[in-house]
Amino acid sequence: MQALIVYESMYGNTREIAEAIAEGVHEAQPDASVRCLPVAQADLDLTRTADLLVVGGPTHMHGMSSGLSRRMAVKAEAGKDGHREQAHEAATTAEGPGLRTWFRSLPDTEPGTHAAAFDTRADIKHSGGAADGIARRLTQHHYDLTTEPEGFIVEESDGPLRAGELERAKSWGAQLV
Ligand SMILES: Cc1cc2nc3c(=O)[nH]c(=O)nc-3n(C[C@H](O)[C@H](O)[C@H](O)COP(=O)(O)O)c2cc1C
Repeated sequence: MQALIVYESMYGNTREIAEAIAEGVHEAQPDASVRCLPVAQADLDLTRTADLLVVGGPTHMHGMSSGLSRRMAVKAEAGKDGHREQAHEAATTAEGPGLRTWFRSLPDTEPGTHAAAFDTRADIKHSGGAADGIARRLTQHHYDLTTEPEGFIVEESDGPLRAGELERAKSWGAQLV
């Protein structure tokens, strides 16, 4: 079994969730090959061999990130005291493709390939979520969603993740296989 987890992350929170999901998949299925990659490194050829594709990103403006929201995310972090790492990750992510671009070149899959979508989002009224848009795109490429899209909560826009979310992500990953 080959599992591929692809994520987009400006400040590192979605990356941490993706890594926890990968850990959960690995623990549930120790003989599986599990790869967890940022979208810029998620070569589309790797998707062809995956039996399970899990895709996640940050919620921006109620949905998936866009070129504009990614630039806003970089700007919001630049120059904040003590946030050098987040600012660096945001700038690096913004240089590469976002999930919207990546999905445009994703090949359709063979019927029966499993997939799941997740996002990170704030605990605010009308937060929206990127996971629904991700799930829709997976379905358009003929992936079979094994579970409902899931959101994981950040306390502030640039994190940290809410206590317990990494453990929840690990369990969510484990039930995908
Ligand atoms: C430009 C921008 C727009 C955002 N819009 C929303 C939003 O509509 N709803 C929400 O819940 N969170 C919103 N957020 C907060 C993000 O969801 C949060 O930054 C993200 O989950 C952090 O993940 P990351 O560290 O992987 O980038 C926004 C953040 C940015 C930078």
